[in-house]
Amino acid sequence: MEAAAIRSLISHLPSPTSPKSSTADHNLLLSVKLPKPYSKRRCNAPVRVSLENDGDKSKNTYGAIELQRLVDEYPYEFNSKDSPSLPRPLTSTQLSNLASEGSRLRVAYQGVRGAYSESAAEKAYPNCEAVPCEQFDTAFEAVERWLVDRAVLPIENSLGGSIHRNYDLLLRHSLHIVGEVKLKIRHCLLANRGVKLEDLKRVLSHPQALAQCENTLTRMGLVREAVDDTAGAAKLVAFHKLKDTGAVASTTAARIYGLNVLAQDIQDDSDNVTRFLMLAREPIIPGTDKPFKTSIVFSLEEGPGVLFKALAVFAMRNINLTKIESRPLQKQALRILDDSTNGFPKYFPYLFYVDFDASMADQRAQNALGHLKEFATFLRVLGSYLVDSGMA
Ligand SMILES: O=C(O)C(=O)C[C@]1(C(=O)O)C=C[C@@H](O)C=C1
Repeated sequence: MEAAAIRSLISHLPSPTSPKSSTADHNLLLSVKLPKPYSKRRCNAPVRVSLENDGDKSKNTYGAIELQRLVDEYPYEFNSKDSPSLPRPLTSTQLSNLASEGSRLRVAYQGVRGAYSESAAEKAYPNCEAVPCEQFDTAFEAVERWLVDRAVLPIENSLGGSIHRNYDLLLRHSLHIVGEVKLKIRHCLLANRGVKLEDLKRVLSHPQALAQCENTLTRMGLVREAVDDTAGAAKLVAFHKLKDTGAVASTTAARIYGLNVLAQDIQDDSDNVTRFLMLAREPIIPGTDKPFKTSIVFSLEEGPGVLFKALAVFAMRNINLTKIESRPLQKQALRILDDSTNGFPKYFPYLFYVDFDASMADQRAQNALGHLKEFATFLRVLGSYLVDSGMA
């Protein structure tokens, strides 16, 4: 299927972002390992970068690095292989070649070194340069501003369910889903050397990780406290040499931060899998030769049986749905949906995120979406990508 044909189905396809066209420009904080020329000339990698130069040169030896200036000075390095003026969609073949040829793609993930998301990024793009970001939003922005090439972010877990924040961010940003990667999550209870299980009163971790170990932690009588990511929890426990506090994280985090593993496989079910999305500025051109999946988001007018009718467009074409998620439409998103918001009810309008087992190159998928578009108040294709049927 031609790219033009795919685009015609994507009614709200945002225009490609170029490095010079960035708009919002505050507080993008991320840790970036700068490419070689910068690390040699300017500072030791990894560094912490603030786009907002508050003028306080004393903050580090080099002052706050203005990333935008670097982008302007060295567009080639920041733009990777894609031409900024002529962005071309990546094909699925190109994507797998990039990985197998070992190109050093820069891939943003949320968390610090040792987070599960870092492992997911490395699984998705072997030999990539994994770039830690403080928040999910930062990872989205880093791709949009051409600071990195891709982002790999968690979207759902087999025990804890959906990661709602990332569903909301998918709509607010204009990135495309170009792949998925599933990772088996095996949590450990970590503590400083010499600390025993009976010494612990509380445990720190990412809220998803705490939820995945709910029963075990209750049995252990530990008070739970949420932090940004699992590895961040391990780092905190190690850095402050806490004696009464442990962390739920991976064995990798234990190794990096020098913690002991007090208990292994503490998740409530051994089948604990997190699905991550691979995000890029450009969509891939889907094929039909391999199993593809498509993710869409849409909204409907209120009325009896409207959702039933929407789901029927897939059922009548024998298309299998693999996921459905409904999220309340937030006011901020209304701006993104602009002129298509007339049909929205005043309170509790919902967005429906649906994944289905078909490529956008498949005639059945095109017909189903054509049909859905006839009565949906808003419809966007988030991406068509290869199904990850393997497990790490
Ligand atoms: O905190 C981490 O290590 C993460 O990578 C985040 C995260 C998540 O957001 O779900 C990823 C996988 C696990 O499900 C637990 C936490």
